[in-house]
Amino acid sequence: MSAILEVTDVSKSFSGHTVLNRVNITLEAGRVAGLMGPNGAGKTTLMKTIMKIVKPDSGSIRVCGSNAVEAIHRNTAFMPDRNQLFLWMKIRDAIRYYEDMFGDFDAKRAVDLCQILGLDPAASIRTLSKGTVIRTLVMLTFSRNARLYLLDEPIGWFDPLAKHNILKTILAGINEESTVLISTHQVKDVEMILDDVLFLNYGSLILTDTAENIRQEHGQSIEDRYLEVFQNA
Ligand SMILES: Nc1ncnc2c1ncn2[C@@H]1O[C@H](COP(=O)(O)OP(=O)(O)OP(=O)(O)O)[C@@H](O)[C@H]1O
Repeated sequence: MSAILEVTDVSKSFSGHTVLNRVNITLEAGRVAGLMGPNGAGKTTLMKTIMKIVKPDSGSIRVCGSNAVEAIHRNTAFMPDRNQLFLWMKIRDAIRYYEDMFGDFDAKRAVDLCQILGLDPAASIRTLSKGTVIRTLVMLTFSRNARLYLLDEPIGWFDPLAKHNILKTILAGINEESTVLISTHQVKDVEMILDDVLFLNYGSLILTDTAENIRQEHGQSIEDRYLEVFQNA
């Protein structure tokens, strides 16, 4: 069986400034991977490149074995780091919109996730706080039965209980046929749900490892490993 996500030798520059430098990632099914690195490391650019929103200068992206944009969008539920929902909608309109857009959308799961994440379907998107917008995006993303979930900083804005509920949603959403790639600065918060760890620095992957290996071989938490690797980078 092929990997869910294959990023092969992907490079991208903006105006001569290298933002992604020969990035290689392979994620198998059933994994939760954390993409971590300082501000400006290239995390969002990498996610947009996977979604083909940004065109790489070189290299290739495959999701479930295909590099076709239609197949990538069909198989991938992408949660961007900012609100891309229409402000005039209520949350329930956004649910209907996603249901129309994506054949894999599960409206029943959307209702359940609204409850878990404390969302009122009658609330107007325009009036939502930043944190509630992100919770809405998490709800919409995980209401899809996608093979790959790409989440760009899904827990940065939250209080501990909301973080807990979001992480619970992520874990409940994954099965042996799907994979999650989370970009985040909240290393400590996500460490318990990660199988794979990717450290990105100035566009280069400077560490790719399993969470288990970091704990067992290095005897470190992911946060301690992050501090050590980036202090010496
Ligand atoms: N469309 C663009 N045009 C020019 N430069 C860009 C563009 N998009 C991103 N960049 C630059 O690419 C670099 C990486 O940005 P990116 O948003 O991918 O980083 P990030 O790791 O997600 O950062 P953060 O953690 O702050 O969200 C930055 O220097 C940014 O200014």
